[in-house]
Amino acid sequence: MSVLDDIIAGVREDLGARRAHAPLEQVKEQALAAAPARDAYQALGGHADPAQRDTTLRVISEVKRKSPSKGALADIPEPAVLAAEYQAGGASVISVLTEARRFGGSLDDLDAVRAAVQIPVLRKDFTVDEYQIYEARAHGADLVLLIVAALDDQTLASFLELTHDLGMNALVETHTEEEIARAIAAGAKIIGVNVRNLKTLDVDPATFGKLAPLLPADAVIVAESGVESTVQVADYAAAGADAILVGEALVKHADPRGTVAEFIAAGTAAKPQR
Ligand SMILES: O=P(O)(O)OC[C@@H](O)[C@@H](O)c1c[nH]c2ccccc12
Repeated sequence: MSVLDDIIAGVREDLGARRAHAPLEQVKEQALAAAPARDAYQALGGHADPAQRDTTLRVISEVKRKSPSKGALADIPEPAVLAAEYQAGGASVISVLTEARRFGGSLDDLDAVRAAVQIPVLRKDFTVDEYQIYEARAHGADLVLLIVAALDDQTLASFLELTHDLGMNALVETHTEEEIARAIAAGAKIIGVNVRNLKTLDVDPATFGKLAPLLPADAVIVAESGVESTVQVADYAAAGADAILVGEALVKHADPRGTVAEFIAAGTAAKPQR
């Protein structure tokens, strides 16, 4: 069993427990009653006319306590405080891991962050059931994560449609040329390239530069994982990233606010000018 399969098995088990507590119909009602979702595509600089885009590098800052590859990263007793720091540093979106077993996250973290910031919030989980998409909306998320490697074409397209019907956006995560083609065919507008190999969990930032040219001009392109310094941020920006998704480097830094601001400045300076 791959790491991804293993994580998803745990996610399904935890989901079963929540569903027994709150049936889908109830969560649907809560999702429809929630305050409208914020437009993350726009917040990340997306524009239907690519010529209208600016050249600011956006940062998606992640609340991440631990990971399968690195183990414990940071305690984060108050996710709301960290998220407010990210926002003050200029982050465009906050990503909140809600997977419990491997990443130490929860829907409580999502609630706390949602209440603390005005910018869009991404519910970062392994989405394998429509229940999780309604649940994300019910908890005020504006974006969900859809990992192409975990979904067949039909499921990916239907989850994307449901996400859009609920007024949200999806960050559609890819790792390979083939997954990028599938993301585009499904209608993804925010496409992430995760440079972490799902089988070995190794990070290879060079993957981004190889895959970025395959992405459409009207999509928002997100480089995910492996940002340790402004040098890497500049590399991703120069290679075509519109945004970067950063976890570890921010949660471990004593000054997350200043680090977000530094990453934005370094990335924006390196982005190709029009
Ligand atoms: O901590 P890093 O190396 O900055 O990585 C952040 C992010 O890319 C990573 O957390 C991530 C990318 N895709 C995921 C899917 C599930 C869980 C986590 C992830």
